[in-house]
Amino acid sequence: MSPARRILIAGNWKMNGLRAAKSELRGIVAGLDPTLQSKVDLLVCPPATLLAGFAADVAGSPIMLGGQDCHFNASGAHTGDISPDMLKDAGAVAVIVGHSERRGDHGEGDAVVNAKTKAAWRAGLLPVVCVGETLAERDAGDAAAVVARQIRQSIPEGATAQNLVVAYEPIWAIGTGRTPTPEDVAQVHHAIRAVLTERFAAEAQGIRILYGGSVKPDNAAILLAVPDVDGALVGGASLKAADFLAIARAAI
Ligand SMILES: O=C(CO)COP(=O)(O)O
Repeated sequence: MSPARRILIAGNWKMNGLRAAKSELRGIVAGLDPTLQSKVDLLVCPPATLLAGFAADVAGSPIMLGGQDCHFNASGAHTGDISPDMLKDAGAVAVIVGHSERRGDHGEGDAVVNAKTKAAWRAGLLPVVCVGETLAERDAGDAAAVVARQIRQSIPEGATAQNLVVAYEPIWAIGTGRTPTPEDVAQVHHAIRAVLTERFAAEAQGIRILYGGSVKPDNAAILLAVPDVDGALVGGASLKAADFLAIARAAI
C-alpha cells in the first residue's frame, strides 16, 4: 500500500439481500469509528432494488453505495437492464463493471466492459473494473498475461487516479475459500500497475487496485499487506456488518 492511495474496502452483495438486509447496512454505519473513517473508504454494492432505500441510511455517513453492473447506454429499449444514470439517481456513486460473473453468465467481453466503463464516467460514477484469470489460465502460468490483456482492453483512454478503481479477482478464488499466495497476488498486482503505468503514466500511481476472492476477516490482514494491494472487493463476507467491518479494520 502506498500512503498516496487510500484504502478502499468494497462489498459486493451479488444477488443477495431483501429489504430486511438494511439492518446490516445500519450495522456498518454504526460500526464506523473515527479511526476507521479517517483511514478507509467503504463502498457497499447491494442489489439495485435496495439502492434507493439504502440511500437515506448512508446519508451523513462516509459510506458510499454502488451498483453491481450497468448498461452502456443512458436509456433506451434494453429490457431488464439498468443504466448508470439510474444507479446514480438511486444514490450510487460507483459501479462494478466486468465482474467475472457478468463476463461468464452474460458473455460480456472486454469491449463491452470498456463501453460500460465509459458509460459510468459519462454518468459521473466511479467504475470498479474487474479482471481475473481462470484456474486453467493460472495453471498454465498465464495469470499475469491474461490480466494484463484484460486491463489493456477493458479500460478506456482517459483513466485517472480519481475516476478508476481496478479489482483483481482470480475466478478460481471467488466463493471457494481458496486464495492465491501473497506472492502470487503481489505478482499480478505489480503486473497491473505496470500496464496502468504504460498507459496512464504518473496517474497510474494513484489508481487503486483491489484484491477480491474469498477475502475473510481471518485472511484480510495478510492480503491487504501485499504491496500494490490498495483494498479489497469482498463478496460473501460483506453480507454481515461484523465481518465487513472486521475486514476494514484489518486494513489499518
Ligand atoms: O466476487 C467477489 C467479489 O466481487 C468475491 O466473492 P467472495 O468474497 O464471496 O469470494
